Amino acid sequence: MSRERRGARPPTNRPRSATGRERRHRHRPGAGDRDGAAAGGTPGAGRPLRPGQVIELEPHALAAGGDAVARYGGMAVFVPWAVPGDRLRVRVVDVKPRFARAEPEALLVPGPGRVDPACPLFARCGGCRLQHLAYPQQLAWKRQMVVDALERIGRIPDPPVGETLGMDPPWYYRNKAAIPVRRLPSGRVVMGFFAPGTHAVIDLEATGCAIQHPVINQVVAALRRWLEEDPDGRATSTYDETRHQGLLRHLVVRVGLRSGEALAGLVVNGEGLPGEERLARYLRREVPQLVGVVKNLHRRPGNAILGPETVPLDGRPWIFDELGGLRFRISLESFYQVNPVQAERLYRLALDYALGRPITAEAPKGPGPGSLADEPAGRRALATGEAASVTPGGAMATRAAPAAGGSGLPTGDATAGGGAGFWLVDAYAGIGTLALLAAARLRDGVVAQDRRSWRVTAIEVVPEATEDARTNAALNGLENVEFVTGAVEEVLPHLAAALQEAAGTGPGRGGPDVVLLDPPRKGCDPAALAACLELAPPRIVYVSCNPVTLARDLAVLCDTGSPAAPPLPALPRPAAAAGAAGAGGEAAMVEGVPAGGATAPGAAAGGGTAGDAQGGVRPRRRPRYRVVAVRPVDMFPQTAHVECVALLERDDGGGPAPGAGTTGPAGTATATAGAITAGTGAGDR
Ligand SMILES: C[S@@+](CC[C@H](N)C(=O)[O-])C[C@H]1O[C@@H](n2cnc3c(N)ncnc32)[C@H](O)[C@@H]1O
Repeated sequence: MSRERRGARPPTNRPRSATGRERRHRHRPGAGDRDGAAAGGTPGAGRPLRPGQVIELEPHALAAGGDAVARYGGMAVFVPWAVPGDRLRVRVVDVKPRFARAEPEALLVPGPGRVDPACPLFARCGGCRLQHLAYPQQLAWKRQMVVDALERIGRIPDPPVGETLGMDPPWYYRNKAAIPVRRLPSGRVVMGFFAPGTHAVIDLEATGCAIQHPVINQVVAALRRWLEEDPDGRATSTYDETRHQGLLRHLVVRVGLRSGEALAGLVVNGEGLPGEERLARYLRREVPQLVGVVKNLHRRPGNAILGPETVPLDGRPWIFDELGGLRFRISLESFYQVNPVQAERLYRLALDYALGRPITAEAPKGPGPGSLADEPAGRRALATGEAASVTPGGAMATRAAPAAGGSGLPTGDATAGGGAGFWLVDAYAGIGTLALLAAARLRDGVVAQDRRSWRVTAIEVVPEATEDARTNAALNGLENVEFVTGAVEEVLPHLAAALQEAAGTGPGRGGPDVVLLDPPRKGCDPAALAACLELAPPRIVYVSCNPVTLARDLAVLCDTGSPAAPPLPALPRPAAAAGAAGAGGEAAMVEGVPAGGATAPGAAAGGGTAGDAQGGVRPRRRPRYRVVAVRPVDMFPQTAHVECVALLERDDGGGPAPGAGTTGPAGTATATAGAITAGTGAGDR
């Protein structure tokens, strides 16, 4: 790079040769309106910054979000589009009591990790934040971001964080895009991503996007042609979010990496678009990978991309894709990891943590005695969608013969399964990817021979996703998986309460062996964490796309005393859980979610001490977990985001829950764990 760029543009790689004034300035820091970092000492020491001031900085690190950070006069100054080791001239744009923001004006000396961004739209488009940083440095920084969050927010000293698992090549990976569509007064159509910090759409132009699948770029180009050239297209208004007017809001495209199938969704602020069926056929002709085009009706203002109703226009309203050897049906509304190459590795890692490595030579094939396969009533119930609860042994109780508590939830009655069955709970399950991959491993004999049967319970709040998940279970011939539609913070506390009740009457507590948590960016609700502690599985595997909320939630589970950890609500009383289900009617039971779950006494209590006063039951002493391994996975190369998998084990090694007074699933998963140490794992990491 040779040009100096100004404002929000990233400084170019090649240093601009210093002018006479700059050279003088380097030897006279603080001269005039400028101050320098080059003359040694603390630049700007003792003098406050002010907006408009031009200074020289040398960032030493990247902050969360991808801005570089430098010190100036004891203050942190954040600079976008810079990398550590750069020397830059910047203009201060905002000064707060403890930090300031500055825009780069000129790159004087490039830092060691600086590279030319691949995309000409970089820094104008807000999609990528790190294209100017070499990929190995991106990976190192992402690991550091996780370490920092766990130490500072989670108060976990010296966290066992492995190297970031990178992607090769780290481009064209996104299998989904939601692209705003806007028409300029000239009639030209602009489709792209929002500029950083604004809702101004930066047109993808002819270049397309360097991180999204090429088929998405083709659909964008085809829709643009229609909107600019076809009479119905030209008559189609586009959405103006300030006035909440105009029809076409977004184009959403989803692509199956392995299958090659694509689905396009036209998000409409109204009932439909002019010539919409012709448009759908046109798009499919232009982009043969499209197996379907749908419209999504979204008439409300706001930032949510999708509205509540999706209507097929042409072809089918879902794609199929393959992941980890299984086949998945994916609708427009359902969550599916945006980087399937890395998702496969993420899931393998999560399941290595959860289940240990395959030991197929020793394990029985398929579910053992007492399992679902031996239980025609159970199988029937699953096949018909009839309410059923499955014991940890794999046996099922149908609605006609409800399990203890009658909640329609899994009971935890370990005696009914005819042996110690292995039970994995997948919370925040989406279309069932992790649950089904776990089920396939369990079916193929991952669990040691002393665990004669297995079961998986998947919990997900979006009904369309659960519907996809059920279809996916059938597609892959995986039967012992039950799907519960509901919020984890409602379902898990009731499951814990039902187990408490069962523990009071039966000889075994029979809780899950592993709980998988894979929440959205905001992390887990405190009620979900409280329920996890009550369920006290020997292992918790936490998959997270946000190190900040991961650290906060691990602080709760590991009881680190972090001020970031929220107080935990009390759990519902067992009888209340059962009562809520009983009063809730059949429909709720079919889904396995007690009606009014969250409003059951105690479930929504706010404070850590509120439990008993509100009628909830608090465990006498909650188990504590320790973080055994954390592995960052680069699901989002070129951006400032990182995914993580964390393995937590109970401090007491997985025996009965402390204070529960019952017999726990002793020794469970640890029998098969193999060596799992920080920073290492199975497979290709
Ligand atoms: C990060 S995704 C993970 C999905 C799945 N594990 C996967 O990898 O494909 C989080 C999922 O949690 C669901 N979700 C969000 N909030 C939830 C809640 N409170 N209870 C249950 N599911 C929730 C979302 O719909 C989404 O499917």
